[in-house]
Amino acid sequence: MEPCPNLPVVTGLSLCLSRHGCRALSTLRKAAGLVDLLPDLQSETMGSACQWDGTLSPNDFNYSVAAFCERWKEVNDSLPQWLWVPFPVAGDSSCNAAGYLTMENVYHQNASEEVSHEESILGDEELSDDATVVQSCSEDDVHVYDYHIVYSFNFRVPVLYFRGYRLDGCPLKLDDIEKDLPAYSLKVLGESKWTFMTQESTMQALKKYSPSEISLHASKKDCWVSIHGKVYDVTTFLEDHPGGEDVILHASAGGDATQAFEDVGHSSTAISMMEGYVIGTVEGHASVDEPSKPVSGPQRLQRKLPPPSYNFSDFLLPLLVLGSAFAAWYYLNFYSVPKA
Ligand code: HEM
Repeated sequence: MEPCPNLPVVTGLSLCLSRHGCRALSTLRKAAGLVDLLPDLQSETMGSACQWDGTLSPNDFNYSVAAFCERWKEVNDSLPQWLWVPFPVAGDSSCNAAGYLTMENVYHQNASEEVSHEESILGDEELSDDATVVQSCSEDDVHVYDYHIVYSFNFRVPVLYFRGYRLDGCPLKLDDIEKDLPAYSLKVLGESKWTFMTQESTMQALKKYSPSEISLHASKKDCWVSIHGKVYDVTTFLEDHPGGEDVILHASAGGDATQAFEDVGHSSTAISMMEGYVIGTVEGHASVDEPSKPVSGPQRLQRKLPPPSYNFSDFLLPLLVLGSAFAAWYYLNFYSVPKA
């Protein structure tokens, strides 16, 4: 099927994303500078006489992709560009029929104007290294997005996958992502939960695991922990865990790891990182609550200190000072002879 001639292909792509949902985030629109443009194009398309059911054939997709990239360049060539990555096709290197679009490292700075390039963060200054980025604005304020548009053969629509994370690699929470969305997308988000499915919003759909099942995964090669009613598969994280793998293995073998996790007083970075390892919830757990407020700096260290234990040496110095003071007072009052 040839694409409908009246249909701006770029809009087709966008409509498919928002109508059929799957995993879509229209931050894309903002990043593309299409925020104002798309609603107009959509109504134009909706009003068209063309009977279009909103799906695309694989050929339409390829055709649309090329037009979409062209349009993107026209709208704002200072933004990062989409790249077409062909899937390797066995025996036919010339065939580019299948592939996906990718655009990575789209920067978004919180509480101020959006930036979409490393250079944008620094204005016209030259970017020297990552440290410069951190110095220029608070590390936590910079969100990075990677986007991939893939054709879904099941639903016959393009699907936008995205990944949002901080400069240190920690995944963003849905709340953080929502703050980055333009008003138009927020409205869509409020109207249809299926338009935007994220790892976090699909939590309810996650599998429930019984405590006995969780306890079967307590080895170095397969390690799950349950914390605050959520189940985390931390097998791949064990080696990288700053507190060492043994503590997690121990906590995993001991059943619910909530108390052990809380006792350490993990930072907000650690808590954000956890989201990347969620695989389900604990069956029968009353509610999935959030980890306690992260602690930082001296407070965190304080929690780690062992409970105070006192011995004689702890009192030696005060006793010596007290004894010397008493000796001086006694000498002055009873032994010292007044000068003539
Ligand atoms: C998904 C689960 C976990 C993640 C993502 C995680 C992550 C981290 C991170 C990033 C740190 C570095 C300090 C910080 O930023 O807070 C840390 C330290 C630590 N974690 Fe975990 N952790 C997890 C589970 C656990 C569990 C179950 C225990 C059990 C006792 C534990 C014990 C520790 C200890 C002892 C430290 C060292 C604290 C220090 O020396 O500063 N962690 N963890």
